[in-house]
Amino acid sequence: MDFMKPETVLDLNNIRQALVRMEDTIVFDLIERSQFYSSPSVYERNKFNIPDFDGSFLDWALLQMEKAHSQIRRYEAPDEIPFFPNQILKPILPSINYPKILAKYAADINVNDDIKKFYVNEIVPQISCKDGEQQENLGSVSTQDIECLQAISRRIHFGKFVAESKYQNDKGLYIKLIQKGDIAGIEASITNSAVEQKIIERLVIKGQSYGVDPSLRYSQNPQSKIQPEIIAKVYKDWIIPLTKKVEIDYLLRRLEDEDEDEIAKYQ
Ligand SMILES: O=C(O)C(=O)C[C@]1(C(=O)O)C=C[C@@H](O)C=C1
Repeated sequence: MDFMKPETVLDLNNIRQALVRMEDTIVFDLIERSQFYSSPSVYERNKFNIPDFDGSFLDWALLQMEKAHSQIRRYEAPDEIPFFPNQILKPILPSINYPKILAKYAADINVNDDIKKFYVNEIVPQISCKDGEQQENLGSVSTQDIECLQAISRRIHFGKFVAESKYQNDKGLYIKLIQKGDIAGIEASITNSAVEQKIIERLVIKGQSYGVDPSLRYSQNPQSKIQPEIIAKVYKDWIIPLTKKVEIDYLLRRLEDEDEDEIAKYQ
């Protein structure tokens, strides 16, 4: 995907291919996290004494990472959304002049708080190898959590490109639905159950394949590192629904960045 070429970014086939590729990153990241204990102290607010900071150890580690990554220009890219948008820093590298692909308010569509909540409350307890603390691994847990959160966030916020592509392909339909504020209608129009079903099936296969040693025959393999059904469930219950929420939130505001003449064409 080349963000300097808007026409490639808004091709729905290319977007779906990018989403399929992101599955690999997410599956591997979850497998990496699954080797550690649940480690609740990483998520407990003010568990550690961090000067001038109110939050969990993970919040603090993520903020430090985002401050560093913002300086290397991470959040200028249209597919990267920070968890702490008000605290990131200016890039040290010179700015990139990306062509306009998304609507001007796109950066305001940010569901990272929801992502962090479901990750900590739902995903971590299900994928950790054991409940409890492992004092020597708290740092490793938090760095792996950051990898997981960033990969999941990028995937979910890719919904903006999906939404823009769908809008461009059927402006007449979307302008009508948006003007009526018809959220159910927008949701129905962006939903493709066959694509969703395929994703879930593929994730079970990826979980089965990536979680084992490929050099051993199936019967010789110890138990898979992570239950493939858990990965599929994470997608079904959280990742896909939140991607749709991003699509809907983005579309509901889409006429803020549309020409009046263009809107008039479809009345
Ligand atoms: O591929 C699409 O059309 C999307 O809108 C993305 C996505 C997804 O999250 O993967 C979300 C909603 C659709 O029902 C199918 C898939």
